[in-house]
Amino acid sequence: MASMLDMFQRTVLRAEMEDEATMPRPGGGAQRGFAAKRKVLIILALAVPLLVANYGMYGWSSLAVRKELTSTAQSVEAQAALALKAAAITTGEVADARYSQRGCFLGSVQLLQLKALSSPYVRSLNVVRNGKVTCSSVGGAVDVPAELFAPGLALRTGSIRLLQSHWFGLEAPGIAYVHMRNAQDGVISIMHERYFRDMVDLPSKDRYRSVVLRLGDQYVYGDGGMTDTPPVFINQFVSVRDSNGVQVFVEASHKLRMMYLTDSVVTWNLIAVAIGLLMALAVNFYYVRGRSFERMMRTAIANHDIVPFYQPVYHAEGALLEGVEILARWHNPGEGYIAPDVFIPYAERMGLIDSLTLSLIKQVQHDLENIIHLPVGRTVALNVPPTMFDKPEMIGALERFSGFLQQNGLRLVLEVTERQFVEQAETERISTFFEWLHRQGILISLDDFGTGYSSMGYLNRFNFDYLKIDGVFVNGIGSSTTAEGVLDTIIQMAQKLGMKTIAEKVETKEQVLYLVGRQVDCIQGYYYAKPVPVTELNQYIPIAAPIHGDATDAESPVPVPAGNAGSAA
Ligand SMILES: Nc1nc2c(ncn2[C@@H]2O[C@@H]3COP(=O)(O)O[C@H]4[C@@H](O)[C@H](n5cnc6c(=O)[nH]c(N)nc65)O[C@@H]4COP(=O)(O)O[C@H]3[C@H]2O)c(=O)[nH]1
Repeated sequence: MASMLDMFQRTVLRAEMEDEATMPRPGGGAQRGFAAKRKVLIILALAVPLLVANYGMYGWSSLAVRKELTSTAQSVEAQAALALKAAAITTGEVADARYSQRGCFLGSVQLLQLKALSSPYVRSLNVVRNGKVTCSSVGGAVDVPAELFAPGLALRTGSIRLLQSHWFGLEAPGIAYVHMRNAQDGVISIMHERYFRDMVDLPSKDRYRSVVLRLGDQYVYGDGGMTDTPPVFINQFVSVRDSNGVQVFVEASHKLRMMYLTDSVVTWNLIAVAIGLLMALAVNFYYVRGRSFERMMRTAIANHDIVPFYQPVYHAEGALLEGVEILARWHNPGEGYIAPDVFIPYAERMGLIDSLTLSLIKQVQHDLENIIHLPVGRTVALNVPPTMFDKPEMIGALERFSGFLQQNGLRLVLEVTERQFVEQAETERISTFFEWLHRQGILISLDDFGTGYSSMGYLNRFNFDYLKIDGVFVNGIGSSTTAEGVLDTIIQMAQKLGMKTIAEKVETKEQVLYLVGRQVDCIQGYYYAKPVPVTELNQYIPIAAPIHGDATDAESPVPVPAGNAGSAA
C-alpha cells in the first residue's frame, strides 16, 4: 500500500516536472502492434488460400480417383453380367429342351455341341439327371456324380463355380454355371474362364494396381489367378456388385492420384495465388484506410479539433445543477460528424485515447478559466479510458486537473465503465487506487450500469460515489415492466450501498416523474439538455428555485425544452 502511494507520489512529481512534449508518444506500442498485425494478416491472406487449395485438391483428387475406379468397375461388371446372362440363357434353353431330357444319343450329343458352339461364352454343356452328369457335349454319354464333375458346385439354378480343370481333360480352367429343371435334373454349362480373365486384365496397368472379379465365393484376378482367397488392397479401391453375385473390385495404382494431382496442381495453385493476392490487397487497403483514419485522428487530437461538449446533470428533486459531463465531439471537415461510439473505441485500440483525454482536459481547463465559471460545489465528470490505471503519467495529469478544479471550487468525477472492472482483475490494486483518488478529492462514477457485466460483488468491493443507470432501463419506463423492475432494483441497491444515482438518457416528463418518485438523485438527458459546446452552456445553469413534481414548470430555469437544447448530441 505504502509503495503504491510512493509510486503515485513519484509519478506526480515526475509528471509535474515533465513538459507535455516529453510525454510518451501516444500509440507507439499500438502502432507496432498494428504493423505486426497487418503483416500477419497479409501472410495469412496469402497462405490460407494456398493451404485450402492444396488440401481441397487432395480431397478432390481422391474423389476423381474414386469416380474413375467406379466407372471402370461398372464397365467390368457389365461385361461379366452380359457373359453370365448369355450363358444362363443357353443353359436354361438346353435344360428345357426335349433332347436333353431323353437319353444320351448321338443326336442329342450333336445338338448339345451345336448349342455350345453357337453360344459365345459356353465351352461345353452337360446334362444332369438324378444328380449325375449323364450326357456331355464334350464327353458324350457319361455317368459322373455332379460333385465329382464340378467339386463344390451347388445344384441350384444360378450357381457359379470356378473350376481349375475340366473333367474331360480340356486343360484350361473353366467356370461352371447351373440351371436346374428340378432338384435332380438340369444342365451344367462350362464357360471359358479366359473371357472373364480378359475382362479384368485391363491394359491400363499404370492406373490400376489390381482388378478382381468375384463370382460366387471365388475370385478371378487379371494375372490369371483364380482363388477362394479375397484380395488385399493397399491403395484406394472401390467395389460394385450386382444381384447375380458378381462383384468387381478395382484398386488404384500408386500413381493414379498423382496423375490427377499433377494435372490440376498448376490451375488450383494459380487460382489460390490469385485469391490470396486479392485478399492481401483487401487487408492492405483496410489497413491503409485505417492508417489514414489514424493519421486524421492524430492530427485532430494535436490540433484540438476533437472538442469537449458539456452535458448538464441535474438534481432530480430540484433541478439544481449537480455538475456537467464532458463528452468528446469531433466534426471533421471531410468526413463530417464522427460519433464518439466510433472514434473512442478506435482511439482505445490505436493507443490514442490517452492523448485524446489529455487534449480534452487541456481544453476544459481553458474553457473553465476563460469562458464559463461553474457554480461552486459542482462536479465535472470525465470519461476515462480503461488503461488509465496503468499509466503513471495519466494519473499525474488527472491529479493536476483535479487540483485545478478544486481551486475553482469544483470536483472531478472519473467515469469508468463496468467493463473496465471486469477486465481489471487485480481488485486489490484497484481498490488501493480508489482510496488514493478519494484522498485527492476525486470522485468515482460507475458508468452504464446494468449493461451486461453487472455484479453486486464489485459494487461492494469498490467504493463508488455515483452509479449511472444505463439509458436502456430509463427507456423502458412506461413500456416495459421488466425494465422498470430492474431499474427499481438498481436504484434500491445503490441507495442501500450509499451511492448517488444518476439516471442517464432521460428524455420524457414521464421518465422524470417516475425517477423522482423512486428517489433517484440526479437526472441527465435530452429532456433537460443535450451535450452543448461551452459557449452554450451558460443557459443551462440554473440560477433559481427548484421545481417539484412538474418538470416543465415554466417558472424554473430548468428544464430547458429539449428542442432548444443546443447544437450537437
Ligand atoms: N439517446 C439519448 N442519448 C443521450 C441522452 N443524454 C445523453 N445521451 C448520450 O449518452 C451518452 C452518455 O455518455 P456515456 O454513457 O459516458 O457514453 C459515452 C462514453 O462512453 C464515450 N465517450 C464520449 N466522450 C468520451 C471521452 O471524452 N472519453 C472517453 N473515454 N469516452 C467518451 O462514448 C459514449 C457515447 O458518447 P455520446 O455519443 O456523446 O453519447 C452520450 C450522450 O450524448 C438522451 O437523453 N438520449
